[in-house]
Amino acid sequence: MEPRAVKSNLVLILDYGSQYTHLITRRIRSLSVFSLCISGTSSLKSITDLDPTVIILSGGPHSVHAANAPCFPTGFVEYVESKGVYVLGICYGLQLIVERLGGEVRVGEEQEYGRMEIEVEKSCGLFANKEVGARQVVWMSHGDEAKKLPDGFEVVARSQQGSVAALENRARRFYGLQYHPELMEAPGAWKIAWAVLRRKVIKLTAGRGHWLGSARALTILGKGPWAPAGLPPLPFFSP
Ligand SMILES: NC(=O)CC[C@H](N)C(=O)O
Repeated sequence: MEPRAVKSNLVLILDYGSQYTHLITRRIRSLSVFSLCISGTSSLKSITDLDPTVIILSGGPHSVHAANAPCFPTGFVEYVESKGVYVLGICYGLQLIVERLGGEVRVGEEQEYGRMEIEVEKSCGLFANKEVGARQVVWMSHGDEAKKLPDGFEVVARSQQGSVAALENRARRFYGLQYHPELMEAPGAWKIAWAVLRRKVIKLTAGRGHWLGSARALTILGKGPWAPAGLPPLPFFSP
């Protein structure tokens, strides 16, 4: 047990309603990294109090243009940038990043549901270990898509239909995947998608970040609204 390794490596998942959100939490824990899922509309204080290293914005059924589209709180972007927190948006999460940082999301001409091939356009950042032109089958589930990226962002992969499949702004530590890496049906999708967590973000060496039973994990799980009084904390997922 290395409580210090856990302390600086919380992956916080902001939930926007995807049926796969808790699977993201579980996948991260299976990497021996402490992850916690809270509502995507949580206050800034609830987020900053947890002091995450990485924040994952989940997928969700809404369109970012809908009247009540859920979003991260005011001050979120300033907070993550001032603290150097890495942000990874998945599907709706990617669309939130694009829309709220000055890009444009629109209803896609070709909606993408199910298996889809993507092609790497930039061999860096998310896909640092992949050749340009490398292809990968992934799982998509979206109707909207990123049409114009915010300044400083670049497309790093596209789907076979030409839509943005992955984007990043390495300087600002924002990353986005239009597909669902937490669904492992597509061979290899998981591995390449989490490269950012494994190699660049968490930087845990094998076994040293194991969070099970750590003081920080137990304190957080025991005190939050996710652990109702009288009930044991969230079940621990074993790898
Ligand atoms: N899976 C998702 O997160 C979907 C995002 C959005 N609702 C869309 O259809 O594009």
